[in-house]
Amino acid sequence: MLRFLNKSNYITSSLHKNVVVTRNTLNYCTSTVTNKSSKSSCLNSNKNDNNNSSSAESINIKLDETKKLLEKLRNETTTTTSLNNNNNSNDILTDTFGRVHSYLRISLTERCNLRCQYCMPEEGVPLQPTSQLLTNDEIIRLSKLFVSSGVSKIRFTGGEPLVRKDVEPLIEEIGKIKGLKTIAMTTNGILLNRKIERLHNAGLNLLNISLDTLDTNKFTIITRRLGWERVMESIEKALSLNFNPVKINCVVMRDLNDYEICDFVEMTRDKPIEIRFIEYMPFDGNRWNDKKFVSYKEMLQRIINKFGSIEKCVEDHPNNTSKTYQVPGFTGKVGFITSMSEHFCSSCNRLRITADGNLKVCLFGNAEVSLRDFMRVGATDEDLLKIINAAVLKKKESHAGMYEIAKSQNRPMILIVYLHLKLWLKNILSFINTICITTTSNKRSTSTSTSTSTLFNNGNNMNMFGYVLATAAVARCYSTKSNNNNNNSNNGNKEFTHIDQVKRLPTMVDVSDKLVTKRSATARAVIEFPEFVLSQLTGSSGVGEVADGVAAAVSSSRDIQSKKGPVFATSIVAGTMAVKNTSNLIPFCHPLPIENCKFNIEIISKTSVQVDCTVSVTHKTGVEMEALTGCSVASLCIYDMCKALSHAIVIKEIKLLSKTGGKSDISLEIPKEKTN
Ligand SMILES: Nc1nc2c(ncn2[C@@H]2O[C@H](COP(=O)(O)OP(=O)(O)OP(=O)(O)O)[C@@H](O)[C@H]2O)c(=O)[nH]1
Ligand SMILES: C[S@@+](CC[C@H](N)C(=O)[O-])C[C@H]1O[C@@H](n2cnc3c(N)ncnc32)[C@H](O)[C@@H]1O
Ligand code: SF4
Ligand code: SF4
Repeated sequence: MLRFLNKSNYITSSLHKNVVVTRNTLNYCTSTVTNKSSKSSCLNSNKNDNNNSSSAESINIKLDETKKLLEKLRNETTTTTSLNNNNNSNDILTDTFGRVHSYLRISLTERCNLRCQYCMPEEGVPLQPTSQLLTNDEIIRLSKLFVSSGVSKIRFTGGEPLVRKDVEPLIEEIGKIKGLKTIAMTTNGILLNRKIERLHNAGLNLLNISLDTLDTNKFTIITRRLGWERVMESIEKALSLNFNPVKINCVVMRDLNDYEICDFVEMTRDKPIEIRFIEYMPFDGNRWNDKKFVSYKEMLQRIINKFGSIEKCVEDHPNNTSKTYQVPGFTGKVGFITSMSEHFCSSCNRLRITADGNLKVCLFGNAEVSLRDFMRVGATDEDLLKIINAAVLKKKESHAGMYEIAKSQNRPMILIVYLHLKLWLKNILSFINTICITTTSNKRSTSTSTSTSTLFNNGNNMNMFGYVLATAAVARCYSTKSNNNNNNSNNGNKEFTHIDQVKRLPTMVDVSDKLVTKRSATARAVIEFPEFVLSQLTGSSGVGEVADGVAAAVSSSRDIQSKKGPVFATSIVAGTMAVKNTSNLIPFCHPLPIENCKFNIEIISKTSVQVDCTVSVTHKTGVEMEALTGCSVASLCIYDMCKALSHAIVIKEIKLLSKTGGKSDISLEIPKEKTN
């Protein structure tokens, strides 16, 4: 789902050569979307207007206005377009520059199951209610209409077209349209493997699969989701079904995947794959900047450097977005989509329909007309053709000035630690209860491991938090000495200090007779990262810089930044909140007036971060649970801040390092020196 910057001033103004444009009804219907509050009923609907009660009302008003426009349109005897003089139905899709539009792209949905950095913000985009999207019947009707006007190729795209539930029956109907030669789809490949056979049988005969990296971990960074293996399986499946070529779209971004260009080209050695390198384009929110941009000329040079030579294919169709090449002797091809450095507007043959039914005559233009609204107020095919023709006649000659497009905005997410803690607390209390009761049988290891594996299998953050704190809660059940039991819990004693020995029910340890002393405890967690994640977070970009970047971070102990903000600083806030909340989280912890709480978070190697938490209090009971809880939550927060880059981040260990001020002091481990 491309959300390119809508800047009206970057489209070159062009004189319409054959048509005198006056402001009549048709012209009004297809006018440029410059003001969302415009009264025009056929203009693009406000995408954010999707879930309030007034939206139904505003949709009705829009439809009423569309109805009036339609009546007005029908009453007008002459229009400014040449449609009435056209005997040839193909002319309906011919613009004022003589470009014949035979290629229609239809977006099937605004939804997507990936969040590619260059395309979508991490949180997704505001979605319209399904009722505002085109139904299958409407898509089929429009497809037939466009095919009868000269369209011979329809490409389905999105969002991710395959997340649309009724995509297979739709393609089956589209496959029956006479005169439609090519049914194409652009997909991210995640769901393709299981749908491809039915789609193929329905007549889908051209497939473009997007894949920006051959590295599974990098895939997670770029798309912010898992799934690289599934895409690869889909590519194999498409090849086995003899899609020829299978086109692979790869958006090239400097320092992210540009060093993989030659690996992609290598895939074309024996397979009928056409790898198409796309110049990275700006859109609102994708952090485009010209430093990330790699021109097709540079890509070409890199390929020549590696493979010796590459030849231009002669059969390039003028309407192609792609300039096609081939390494001599290789089966597949290499294409370059040069939207940025060399636009291909002079031979443009494409129109597009958005998922909510707006006709867009140019990818970069902001003029849209809602065919959906006209259909929904009873427009006939003839009415629709008039409207489509008027829109086509308003198409500009080209887009231009891409380099002038403003840099994107980057709005980091606001982190509300307190809210998180409240949610976590609600979720965890019942689980902790279960764990503590389960462990009252003397089979501690069996029962806890069963429960924790269930949690991990669930695999969400909430449960991970549950796991960490539940583990801490189990530690609590075994750690503090019972009032009526002088055995040290480290010596294999099987009596549980938090279980009433007579009634066998959970109970708090009575500390009323204990002496107030100054106590402190230090706990530690170690978090293991995939190497590329830390290198990315420390700002070292190229592979060769990994060690340097991390070394710099180690030596300066500086914070690291993720998309959500400063990772360590945020985690310290989270950990401190957790320390203060320990007695609310761990059932038998006494509330304590914490006097000090310090965190030390450091990158200790290319792949690991160490979190130390020291807590002090002057009271009757110790603060080891507070220190452990602080470490746990700070670690979880680090995971949360970085998980967009990888889900392979592991909170490796959480343990007590030292404890002072009680009956006996414990020092389990002397903190290690930093290592590289
Ligand atoms: N300038 C411009 N670029 C486009 C347009 N349509 C697609 N592209 C670019 O082409 C890339 C690949 O698009 P695809 O969905 O694979 O479609 P395609 O290139 O038309 O595919 P083929 O039909 O195989 O030529 C997109 O990511 C855009 O960068 C368009 O109308 N205008
Ligand atoms: C928007 S996607 C929709 C179809 C499908 N979800 C997919 O990813 O293939 C269509 C194509 O646009 C490309 N694209 C998205 N954002 C882009 C950008 N900023 N610059 C260049 N191409 C982009 C994607 O790589 C993909 O090949
Ligand atoms: S797969 Fe990626 S490029 Fe395609 S719509 Fe989703 S986020 Fe955009
Ligand atoms: S930018 Fe507009 S005119 Fe140029 S090729 Fe794309 S759709 Fe056609």
